Amino acid sequence: MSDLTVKRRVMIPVRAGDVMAEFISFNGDDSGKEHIGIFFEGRQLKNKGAIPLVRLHSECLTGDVFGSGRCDCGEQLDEAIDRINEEGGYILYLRQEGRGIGLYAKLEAYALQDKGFDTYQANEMLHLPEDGRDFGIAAKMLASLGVSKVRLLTNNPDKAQQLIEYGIDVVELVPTKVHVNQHNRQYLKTKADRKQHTMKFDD
Ligand SMILES: Nc1nc2c(ncn2[C@@H]2O[C@H](COP(=O)(O)OP(=O)(O)OP(=O)(O)O)[C@@H](O)[C@H]2O)c(=O)[nH]1
Ligand SMILES: [Zn+2]
Repeated sequence: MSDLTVKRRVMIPVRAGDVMAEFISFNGDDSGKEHIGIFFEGRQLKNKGAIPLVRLHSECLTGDVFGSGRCDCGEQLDEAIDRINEEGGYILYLRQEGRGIGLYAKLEAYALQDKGFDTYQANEMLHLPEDGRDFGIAAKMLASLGVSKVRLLTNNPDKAQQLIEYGIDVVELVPTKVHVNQHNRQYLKTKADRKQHTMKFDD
């Protein structure tokens, strides 16, 4: 995959006009996925040399759009908008639905989870990777935006490790909150147990 360049920057008032966000498209990604960068100016980034707060957000139609309780994606996206709008930085909205397996396959995985398999086992039973995400595209998006140092908003160590391997300086890991409910508790615990996500639960 060759390097990316910024194609277009467009201001969009989001949250019913309360938040100004700059949506950024790119040239040069031959996957056709249409990943999007979203820049929030933030009050603090206006101060000299602040390092942007960055969230790599993998698309989740059920969570982001419909507020699904099976995961925490919608709440994490809201949290990211709140914090990055305050501090300044970027959400990279990556079209990696279902950790890269796609929406239909995620629904198949949910059906298996309803029979008792965990989120990673379900993917394996579908002969799909437990987590097929490559964050190289995020590093390229950052490079095209002139961002070489980030404060990364995540509990997922793999995101930071991959960004570092792709040449981005991750100067700080900023944890996201744990948005737990009765439906997603097992999903979140599985991430902590199987993938070393840094999360603290009440119990
Ligand atoms: N295959 C599969 N994907 C899921 C499931 N639940 C959520 N997802 C997907 O997981 C992705 C969400 O991951 P992220 O929000 O990037 O979070 P993360 O990798 O857990 O790491 P954080 O940065 O700590 O939030 C989205 O693409 C969801 O569609 C599931 O049960 N199976
Ligand atoms: Zn989700």
